[in-house]
Amino acid sequence: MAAEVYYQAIGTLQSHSYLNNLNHHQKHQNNLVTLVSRDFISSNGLSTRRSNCTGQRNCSVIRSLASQTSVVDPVLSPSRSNAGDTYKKSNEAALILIRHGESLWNEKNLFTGCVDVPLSKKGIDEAIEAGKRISSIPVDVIFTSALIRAQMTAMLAMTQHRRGKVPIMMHNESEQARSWSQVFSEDTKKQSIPVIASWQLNERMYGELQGLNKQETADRYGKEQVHEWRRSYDIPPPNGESLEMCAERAVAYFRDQIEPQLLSGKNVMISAHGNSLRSIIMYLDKLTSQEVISLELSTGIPMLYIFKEGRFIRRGSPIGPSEAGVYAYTRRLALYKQKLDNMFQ
Ligand SMILES: O=C(O)[C@H](O)COP(=O)(O)O
Repeated sequence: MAAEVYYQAIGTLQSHSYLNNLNHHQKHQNNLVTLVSRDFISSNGLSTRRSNCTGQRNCSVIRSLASQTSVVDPVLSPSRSNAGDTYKKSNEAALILIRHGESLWNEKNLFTGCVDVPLSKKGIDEAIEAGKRISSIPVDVIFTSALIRAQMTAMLAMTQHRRGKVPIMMHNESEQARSWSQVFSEDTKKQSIPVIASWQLNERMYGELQGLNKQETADRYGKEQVHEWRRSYDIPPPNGESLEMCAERAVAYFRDQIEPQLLSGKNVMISAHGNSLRSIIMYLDKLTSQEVISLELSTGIPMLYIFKEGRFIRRGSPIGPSEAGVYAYTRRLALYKQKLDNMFQ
């Protein structure tokens, strides 16, 4: 089996085993620099089909809410000194992906899938740590799955964000939910970040494995069979979803609902699951069905992509919670962080 490629904090990104596993293209993408020149961005990354929002209510609501929350943001308003590089003029956007922190069933080594279990104490700590790592990266809109472990991770991570905006779960499931959850202050809206929960980002449904212990299952069905169910692209667990089936909903949602936000310059965070994110990363990194077998995501480790001119460039994950850590910054992200530094000096 091909050596496993792990997406983890930059601290391990540079570990010998990790870089050995990346092909030349991915290594190049993972060059960790404090500032990345525009030509670096334009000469890397992957072309992806531009997708138009399907015009669904959710999409228009997302677009209007996301635009409201970042219409006038003191951190982001163009500054006289570097008008040429102001945040608002760039058509670059940050995309943060976070697999939820450890759940209580991860802790018990049980297959979870779409069973809605909360984070463990360790998972709560992981979510907070993830928040520290992304605390200086702009977030204008958050997407989570409909499952509590992903939503807890997003909310806990945002408690660490230096901008101090308040993430608000959007309720669009009915006319009443929408009208009863309205915010009537424009200022308050500008200090909020819409959080959209969608079942399409849920973990793959693990069928008859849900609730079973992973080790006992391997003992019963054989290690190879369980690995095939867990990591292959098109082989589903008994009465469950294959990764391919999960991708059909998760990647479709990403292209229809999330890419339009990135195209409009909104910075997005997605808090989801090991497999729904594997399917999205497969799309972003253009992995083959063979390469995706060895793709593993750690719980609670944020990954950063830069979206620019319709292309996604993986920037690894910010290392460590401290400002001294090396961030895979672009010029625009460095400017945003500088403005936060100035705001809170
Ligand atoms: O659903 C689960 O059990 C976990 O979230 C992911 O499980 P996996 O690592 O077996 O895909």
